Amino acid sequence: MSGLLVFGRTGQVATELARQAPDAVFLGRDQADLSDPAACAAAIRDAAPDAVINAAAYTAVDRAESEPDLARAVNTDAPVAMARACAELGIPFVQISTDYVFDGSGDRPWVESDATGPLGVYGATKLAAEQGIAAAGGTWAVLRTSWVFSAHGANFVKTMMRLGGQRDTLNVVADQHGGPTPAADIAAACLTMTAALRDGSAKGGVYHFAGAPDTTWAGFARQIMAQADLACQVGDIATSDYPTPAKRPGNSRLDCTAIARDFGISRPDWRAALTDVVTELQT
Ligand SMILES: NC(=O)C1=CN([C@@H]2O[C@H](COP(=O)(O)OP(=O)(O)OC[C@H]3O[C@@H](n4cnc5c(N)ncnc54)[C@H](OP(=O)(O)O)[C@@H]3O)[C@@H](O)[C@H]2O)C=CC1
Ligand SMILES: Cc1cn([C@H]2C[C@H](O)[C@@H](COP(=O)(O)OP(=O)(O)O[C@H]3O[C@@H](C)C(=O)[C@@H](O)[C@H]3O)O2)c(=O)[nH]c1=O
Ligand SMILES: [Mg+2]
Repeated sequence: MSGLLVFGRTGQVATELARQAPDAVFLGRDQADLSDPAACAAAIRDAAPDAVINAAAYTAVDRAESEPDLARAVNTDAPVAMARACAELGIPFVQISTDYVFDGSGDRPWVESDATGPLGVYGATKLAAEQGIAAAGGTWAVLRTSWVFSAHGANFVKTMMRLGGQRDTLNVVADQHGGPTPAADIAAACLTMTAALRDGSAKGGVYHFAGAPDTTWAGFARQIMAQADLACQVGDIATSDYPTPAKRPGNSRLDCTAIARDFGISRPDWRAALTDVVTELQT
């Protein structure tokens, strides 16, 4: 896709966007630091693109608890500044958000109109971005996704493969439920949504998108060990047995009906994508 500007270059989704949209312009931290929102808006005006995707974020969930100001600048103020600059230029803006905007209650998959209630700083800063983008007055879409994995960057698959190679057993939380999502499919979804906003065939809004089937972190870990051919036994533990600075939602299931209806995008099977990621990591 030409005329596309992407914030982020080295992250999981940015790397997959670069594979799928090699003609786009990618701004890394050295070209646009999201801790400087005004610089991000200026970068959009300078590049004069015909669409913008933000694939950069402060994603260290636990560290955000002790760095709330930086997390808010990067995750809220910068994307809102981007959305306002896009609104002024009359071009679409696509942002990626998270299951961590929800409080994790119940066991029903969340729909887009459900009440939010973030449990930590990361989720709160991502939610505030959604609200500021919607208020910016332009053409926009927010893709809420969950449990992103790929062969690049830091993610749960790489952590499990590293620990699984070092240990005979590993305890993993089995009471947090959600859908692992391949970064490659998120990149593809962002490009489809950007094109639809650009040609006017969709009007945008908030959309849920996650891999299927829903599982738990322990279930995900067992599938990783099996596919990577690691003998490490995964034991089920409760969230209370794995204390962390940030609280995480017990129910992260995302209902993905709306994105299928409005964009023809269906949930990818994360187990098949995991095969490709494990292969890429092992070769
Ligand atoms: N990872 C996950 O499990 C999930 C992610 N998301 C969302 O998806 C999107 C993409 O996430 P993902 O690809 O996993 O992210 P990664 O953590 O893989 O990458 C984050 C990217 O943001 C960049 N970045 C961080 N801080 C700054 C800064 N101050 N200035 C400029 N760039 C910065 C990083 O650059 P550098 O390499 O220089 O640090 C990196 O390129 C984000 O919006 C995230 O919130 C949603 C649900 C789950
Ligand atoms: C390493 C490890 C983690 N865990 C637990 C902690 C946590 O509940 C779960 C996953 O650990 P992580 O640190 O990968 O989780 P986390 O960084 O919170 O992952 C989240 O990142 C942000 C950016 C998102 O937007 C979310 O969708 C989600 O992907 O597994 C264990 O139970 N045992 C272990 O050995
Ligand atoms: Mg993490």
